[in-house]
Amino acid sequence: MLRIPFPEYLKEINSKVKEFLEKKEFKVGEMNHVLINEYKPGQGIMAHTDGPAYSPVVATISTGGGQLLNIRTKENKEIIHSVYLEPGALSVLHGALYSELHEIEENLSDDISRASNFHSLSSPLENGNFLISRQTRISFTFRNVRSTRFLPKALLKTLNFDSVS
Ligand SMILES: O=C(O)CCC(=O)C(=O)O
Ligand SMILES: [Fe+2]
Repeated sequence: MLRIPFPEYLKEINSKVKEFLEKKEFKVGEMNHVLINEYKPGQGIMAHTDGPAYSPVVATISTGGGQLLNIRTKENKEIIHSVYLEPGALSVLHGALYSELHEIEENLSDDISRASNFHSLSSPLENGNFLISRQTRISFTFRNVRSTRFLPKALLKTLNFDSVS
């Protein structure tokens, strides 16, 4: 992977993620890769694992709307855990959560009563029921890529990057 510096706003989010992971004593290198996903209402991501490249930890910040993330077993695809990723939340996949499958269903709303973090959510209930309509969610998933290379300084300058981080 070729390295280009994160823009300032990502550096700021990344340092907060780093601070949290260090406090929780996750054994992970520098989060030097970020994937930004946008989900419109009705969109999701099929059940998958992030594979060995980013093991053992990925950390995701949610912004915009919320979405329910399911963890399914690889063995029989049964849902063993659901967590509502609300705006502002940091979610961390590690251990069994990393190695099993995760998915976001293609729904227009989420039933947050299914969420294991239901009692600690700050999202208000709509009309007193547990279905929360989706709004566009943008997620920032931070990962550690072990093998990276810097671009030559001259090229970074041409591309308008002043420093490498
Ligand atoms: O957007 C999310 O919260 C999950 C994204 C994800 O699982 C992925 O990009 O591999
Ligand atoms: Fe993923």
